[in-house]
Amino acid sequence: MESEHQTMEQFLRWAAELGVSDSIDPSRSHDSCLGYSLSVADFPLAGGRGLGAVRELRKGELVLKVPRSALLTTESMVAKDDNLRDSINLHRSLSSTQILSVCLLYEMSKWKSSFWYPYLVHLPRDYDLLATFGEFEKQALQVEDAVWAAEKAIAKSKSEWKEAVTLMKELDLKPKFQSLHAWNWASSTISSRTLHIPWDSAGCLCPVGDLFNYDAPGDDLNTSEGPETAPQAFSTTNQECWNSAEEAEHVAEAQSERLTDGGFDGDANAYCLYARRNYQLGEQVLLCYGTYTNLELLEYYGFILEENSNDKVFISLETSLYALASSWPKDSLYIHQDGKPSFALVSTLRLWLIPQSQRDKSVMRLVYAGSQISVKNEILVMKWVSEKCRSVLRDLPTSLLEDTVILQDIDKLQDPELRLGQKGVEAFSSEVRAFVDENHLIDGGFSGKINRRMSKWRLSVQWRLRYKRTLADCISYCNEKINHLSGT
Ligand SMILES: C[S@@+](CC[C@H](N)C(=O)[O-])C[C@H]1O[C@@H](n2cnc3c(N)ncnc32)[C@H](O)[C@@H]1O
Repeated sequence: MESEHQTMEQFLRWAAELGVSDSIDPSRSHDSCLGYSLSVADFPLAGGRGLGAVRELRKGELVLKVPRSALLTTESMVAKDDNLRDSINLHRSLSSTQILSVCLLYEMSKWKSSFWYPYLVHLPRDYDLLATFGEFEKQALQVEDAVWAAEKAIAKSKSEWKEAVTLMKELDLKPKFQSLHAWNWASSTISSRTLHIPWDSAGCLCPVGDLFNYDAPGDDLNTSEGPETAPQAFSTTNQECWNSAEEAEHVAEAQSERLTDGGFDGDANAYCLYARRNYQLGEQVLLCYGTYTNLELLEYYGFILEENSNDKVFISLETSLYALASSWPKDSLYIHQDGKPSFALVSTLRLWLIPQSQRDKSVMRLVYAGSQISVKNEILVMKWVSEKCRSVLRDLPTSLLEDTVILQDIDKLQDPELRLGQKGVEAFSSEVRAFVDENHLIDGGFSGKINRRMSKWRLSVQWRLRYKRTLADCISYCNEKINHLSGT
């Protein structure tokens, strides 16, 4: 059997033959498409397999070019297969993402005889996106909004699969490629790996280009000197979370200014990816897929970031408060990951906590300018937020501390060196014992399936722990503010 290393070399050679290159010098070796700017490496703490810099890279420098002919799109797959094209033409009511999923499964079913085989062989076998969560992992998210997001993602995948089954049958795919499990794999591949292209909203799979791991957009990008026209690369957008068209437009504008990593270049007829900052030799070169909260990262990509400046914690607010907040969209009322309540949340609360009779013109002016109305009002705001966070934390089934211990227990469970008896199962918390029981871990071994469930469960606990930390940090922030204000 060929090793991962051998097939990776073959893949990079195949990509070079198709014109993929990390160099602008066309005379470079055709043995590999990498080696001049980038190489494939493992980054266990930031995404696993990724691309590292093999020399110093300057911000804005072209680091990878993938010609259109190397991209896996519905168009390029049907162009190589009349049967696929004819069948798809009969099912144009399916969305472009459903069609791309079917094409991908069709190529997978061809396996070694697929033109894309050298690429397909390196696609992950499993994903941790919300749509792939089972009941246990879903409930482990604890927070109502997150559980609901998981339910929605699971239901969406299932209904899209049902709609596409007839086409898969007509294509005579083997039963294992027609299954919901295979569908979840294909749609997770598309959600987490496609890049945006102008001619197909499903995006494209970009050999080698999809090996870049994610970096959240940071402040450094506001002063970007990168190429002017390069748009956001990865195609899943979080636009649906912006509830007004105006705001979505504003966000899109801000993003296109900030995200300069790459895009499809019509003149070059290729996907061009650029360094978003300077990189030292050996550093991982990262790409920004967009601005995502941790819940969105989990939904679309199957991971979370411990430090994510785009993360937001939403807390349920009184209806009368939402009504008052008409000047600010509902989704602007949140707590930043560092614990600071958002500008809109503080402004709305300032107004809400002042008696209606006192809401005159001068007060309104202060509120819209984002200024404090009075020390008394500001203290009330901070007390209200702090108490709200406390009550949310109180109502969740486990505390921050308990979650920290659960994570340690999951690490113990996952440690292949420790046998289950040595792991002290009796001392585990009820949630860990429930997992052990449900998966019959006492009697049986650890199958791949159980390990995959465990990694999803771990992500749920990590997500809710990060959520609780934000609430706890918000309480500290409010208390500090109250102390400061009380001293003035
Ligand atoms: C486009 S792929 C990147 C390459 C991928 N690591 C691979 O081995 O094929 C995106 C996936 O990589 C992983 N990933 C990317 N950035 C990450 C990060 N900063 N932390 C953890 N996982 C990350 C997630 O599984 C995500 O769905």
